Amino acid sequence: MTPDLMEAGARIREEHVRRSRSPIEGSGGRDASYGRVVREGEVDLTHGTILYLDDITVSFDGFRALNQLSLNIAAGELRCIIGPNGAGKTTMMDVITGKTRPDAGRAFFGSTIDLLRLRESEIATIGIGRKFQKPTVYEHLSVFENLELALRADRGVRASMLFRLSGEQIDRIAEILTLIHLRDQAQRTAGLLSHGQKQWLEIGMLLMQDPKLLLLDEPVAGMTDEETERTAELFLSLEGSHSLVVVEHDMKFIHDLTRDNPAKKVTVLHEGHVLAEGSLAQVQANEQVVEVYLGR
Ligand SMILES: Nc1ncnc2c1ncn2[C@@H]1O[C@H](COP(=O)(O)OP(=O)(O)OP(=O)(O)O)[C@@H](O)[C@H]1O
Repeated sequence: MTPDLMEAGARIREEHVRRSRSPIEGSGGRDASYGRVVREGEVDLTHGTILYLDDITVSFDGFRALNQLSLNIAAGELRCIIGPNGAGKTTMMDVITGKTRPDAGRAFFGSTIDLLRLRESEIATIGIGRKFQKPTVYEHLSVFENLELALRADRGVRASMLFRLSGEQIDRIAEILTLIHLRDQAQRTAGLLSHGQKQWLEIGMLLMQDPKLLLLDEPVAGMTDEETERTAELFLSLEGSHSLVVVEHDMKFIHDLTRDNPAKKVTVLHEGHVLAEGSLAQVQANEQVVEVYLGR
């Protein structure tokens, strides 16, 4: 990586941070396509909603893992989801990504894309990126190569072999390296990174695909306090230009993610449905939430 590239990455990041700090208009971020004319193949955000789950029920042998779950995520929103073990958080992500088919309900990406009509492999290509709890990076490749590979992921074998990075793509990798705090580690073998750095690298690989919606399952589990704080900064810098659904048990992290806007919504899941939704202060003061989750 040349110093020019590094500078370009730093410039792009400044622009990213500047844009993400600009006030959110209406229910969608300024960069979240709200109010724009929708082109073919683009997710339709004209109603300001990126994810709409309505009355979703999932049963496993008669047990309702999701029980008439309804959830709306606005374009550009960062939504934290908390709840006790077994509340249905992972099952909800599985429904959104097509891994699990609900028995009943509706699920839309934007206003027009019916997620229940798409296969899991199709959903992976329409702008929904999912990060599982355990990092899955290519340990023997460098950080840069991991990001490069993420660019090739949606190409066929032959196209992938002929693939050469364009200047624009190199700039994009530089931008992501800066965002995920790995600019100085670009040539390092991924296997040598700390657990937190591997998590960031995997998030960077997702970002290479430029997803509109990011689903993040316990992203700071196992991270140091400093890594956790940096992860909160990273997510806050993505808010507005991306929509994020963050499932987490770490309440300090939830606090960090909502500190910039005390009205930011937090959703509490319990027994497969929404037990409470509101600002962090509101859900923390909710007696039922304290009883089933926070007070334990
Ligand atoms: N494939 C399955 N077969 C049977 N039961 C399942 C299956 N998947 C999930 N469940 C059950 O559904 C309920 C919800 O599970 P889920 O993993 O979605 O909860 P969660 O909120 O993600 O929990 P955690 O915080 O522990 O990850 C649990 O009681 C779980 O045992």
